[in-house]
Amino acid sequence: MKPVLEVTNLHKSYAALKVLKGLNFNVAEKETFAIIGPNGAGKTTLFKVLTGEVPCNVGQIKFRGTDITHQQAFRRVHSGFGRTFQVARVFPSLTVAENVIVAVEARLRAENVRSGKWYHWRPAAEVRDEALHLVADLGLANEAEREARYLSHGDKKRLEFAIMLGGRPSILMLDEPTAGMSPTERVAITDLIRRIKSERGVTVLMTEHDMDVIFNLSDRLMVMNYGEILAVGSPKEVRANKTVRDVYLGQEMAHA
Ligand SMILES: Nc1ncnc2c1ncn2[C@@H]1O[C@H](COP(=O)(O)OP(=O)(O)OP(=O)(O)O)[C@@H](O)[C@H]1O
Repeated sequence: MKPVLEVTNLHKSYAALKVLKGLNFNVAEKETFAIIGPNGAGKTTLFKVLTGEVPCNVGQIKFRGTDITHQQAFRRVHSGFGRTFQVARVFPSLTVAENVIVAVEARLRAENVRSGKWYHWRPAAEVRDEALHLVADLGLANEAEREARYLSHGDKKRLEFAIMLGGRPSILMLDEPTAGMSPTERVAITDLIRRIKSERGVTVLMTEHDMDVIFNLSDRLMVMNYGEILAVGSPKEVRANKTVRDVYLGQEMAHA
């Protein structure tokens, strides 16, 4: 089966600082692929290059066989990318339901299913139904009419997931989905990602610092250090990799 993502010779510099130094890797259909590494390794930069938020200097990114290296971020969303951020991005003064309605509307608009309805604030019933269904599915039914600014950290993350799913993505790009969460919230978000993946058959690409979350969810891991790839493999393979243990994971992996 063809890979979902094919990354070839990817370089990215900020002025004189070389942050990504010629990365080559593939992500397979329906796998959960985690990018790990110490602070400053270049994980977030790689994420931004893959999602189109910042351009690379050299290299190629293919998504389902199509070269998207120079494609703008919103076009990648329309072709199947879903994205969450380290700090959840939601519209704080809209309600939970409205946040998701906006996402569903945006998708439908992009699909040209509806035309010229965008400026009608009262959304069509089917849009609202789909949004409310997502809100309930993400465990936020009781919060549907609350302004997003009042949600807890964990619920904001759930809302961000609902917004993302409103775009019906085929690949989820999750940048540290459990950042800043309590252990209980981490377990809940880990379960949520697993459920979304199994119910929707999506591919997941994520960065994460929490080793429990990583070893729980990942099919394969890619370990980065100073903008290079140290190792790629199953959690078992990576755990057994001596270089990785020496350079990065030693203590953390022994307990994971
Ligand atoms: N916009 C920018 N301008 C200049 N340097 C940057 C910029 N963004 C990141 N860097 C630098 O690039 C390097 C890699 O940063 P990046 O955020 O990609 O690492 P990371 O692996 O995601 O780290 P963390 O785990 O701390 O999030 C760091 O040295 C950082 O200071």
